[in-house]
Amino acid sequence: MLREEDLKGIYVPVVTPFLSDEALDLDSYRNYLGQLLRHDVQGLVINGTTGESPTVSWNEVVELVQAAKSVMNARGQRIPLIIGAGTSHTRTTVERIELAGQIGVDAVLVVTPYYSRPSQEGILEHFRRAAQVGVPVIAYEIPSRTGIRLSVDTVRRIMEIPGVIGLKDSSGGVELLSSLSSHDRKPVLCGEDLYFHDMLRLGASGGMLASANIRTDAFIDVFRYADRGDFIKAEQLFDSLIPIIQLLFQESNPSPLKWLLAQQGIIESDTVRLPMGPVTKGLQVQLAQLLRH
Ligand SMILES: O=C(O)C1=N[C@H](C(=O)O)C[C@H](O)C1
Repeated sequence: MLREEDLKGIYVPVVTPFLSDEALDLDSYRNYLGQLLRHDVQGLVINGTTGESPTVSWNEVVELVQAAKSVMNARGQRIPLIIGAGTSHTRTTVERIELAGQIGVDAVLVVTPYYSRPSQEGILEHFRRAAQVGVPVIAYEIPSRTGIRLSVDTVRRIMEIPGVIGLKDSSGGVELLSSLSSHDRKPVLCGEDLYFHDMLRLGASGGMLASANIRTDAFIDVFRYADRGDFIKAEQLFDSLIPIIQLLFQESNPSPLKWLLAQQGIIESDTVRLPMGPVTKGLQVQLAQLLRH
């Protein structure tokens, strides 16, 4: 089980590879994870936004976790596995976390309940129930996708819940982290790739970054420089990653990322499940240029 002090470094949210008929492609998944595990990543996030959680069934999540464990066993390696378990229904979320505990994951990522626009009190109760299950919870704030923004006070109160070990902050800037940093708080992982360096400077303990699927070692080095207090080197290296991040998020994540992984032969197909769609031809040209460099 993950502890607060483990929320450090680079956690990579992984894609869920599909064949062209949208079926789960576990062969590609094993190959892809094998390549990622060559890097010194702190952990993997399965069924996050990048894993297309809205279209992946819970049975498929179980298959993905089992496949990840078998890849790690074959390599004699064990790093933490976090799975996205949040939904907009508290009881379903609790059931998923119970199952997550049974299949032996290390923590769950619980997104702010989306769509129904609950009150801040309702959201707090959602996180209390999620944390009561006993599997460590990382709260995930991403208003651009959930349609609801947590107040700073609600975030503080969520972080105080026993069993909530930290926050993934994809709130769209540094304001939330700045408001929290003067207080004694649990670890915050940056989940907003373009702000990675700024958030490290403000005390983020690492990142959960889709773009760390590409140039993984460079993202790890940005973290390491910052961790040593060398923010100048961290910034120089991070600046070289900005064009990649911008391209990866020019259209909805994870379509550009899957296209790049497929072009490199790491996964067989760039298929995303509808209503997500493939990247436009214009972006393909730019991504291809990036690959050439
Ligand atoms: O899958 C994730 O977790 C992430 N999702 C965010 C998004 O797609 O909006 C971005 C972040 O890099 C990680």
